[in-house]
Amino acid sequence: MEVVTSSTSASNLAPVMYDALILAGGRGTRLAGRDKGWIMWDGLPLIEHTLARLKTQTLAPTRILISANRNIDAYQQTGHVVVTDERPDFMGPLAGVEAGLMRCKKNPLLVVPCDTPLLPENLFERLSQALSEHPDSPAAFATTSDGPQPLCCLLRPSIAGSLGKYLDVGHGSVLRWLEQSKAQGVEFNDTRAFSNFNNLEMFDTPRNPA
Ligand SMILES: Nc1nc2c(ncn2[C@@H]2O[C@H](COP(=O)(O)OP(=O)(O)OP(=O)(O)O)[C@@H](O)[C@H]2O)c(=O)[nH]1
Repeated sequence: MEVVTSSTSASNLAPVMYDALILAGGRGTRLAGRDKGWIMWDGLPLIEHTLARLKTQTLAPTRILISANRNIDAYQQTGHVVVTDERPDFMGPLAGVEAGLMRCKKNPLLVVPCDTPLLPENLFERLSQALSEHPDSPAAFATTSDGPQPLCCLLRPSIAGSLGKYLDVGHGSVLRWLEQSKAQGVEFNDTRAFSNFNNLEMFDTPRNPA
């Protein structure tokens, strides 16, 4: 079942159609091979935190897709479309992005990982603004003082062809692909909003540290 959420939640912002893709298809090697989306933090599995951050964007997505390669039934129970990788053997996040882009040929696609449960609520708004200011650019991605956050990016559907070619020759670096595509970096000043829950210690951190 596809769930369509409101295309805007802020009355002073014009409605914008876009889709969102949550990447939850990794091996989770640093977490003993567990499916990261279902690890609990602050009372909810990570996938539910990420869904909530998307639904409370200043402009909410029209449709949310989940990229997963395990526990497909459980992800479908969230009420969102689940997309599996077309390429075998966990080729990396870009394989999930490729599969998502195949399902999103019309609207821009906001990509986020499932392990950043504190994402900023103006993520889409800021990335979208950058794309409006750079009509020739096919993508925009977040950066912070900690460095680039290439898995938090907004892609125009036209970028799909270049991604297929990039993966066909065995490349995997998300940042290199975005840079060679002339994507725009957009600076966010809240580094904690991009905290990456990819090791066990992170799951011990409180939502509101003292
Ligand atoms: N669809 C898909 N998503 C992936 C794949 N590999 C990683 N991801 C996702 O990309 C994001 C960043 O992944 P990483 O932390 O680099 O990899 P991981 O598999 O989650 O964890 P590690 O194995 O510990 O590196 C996460 O949201 C992953 O779920 C893949 O092969 N396919």
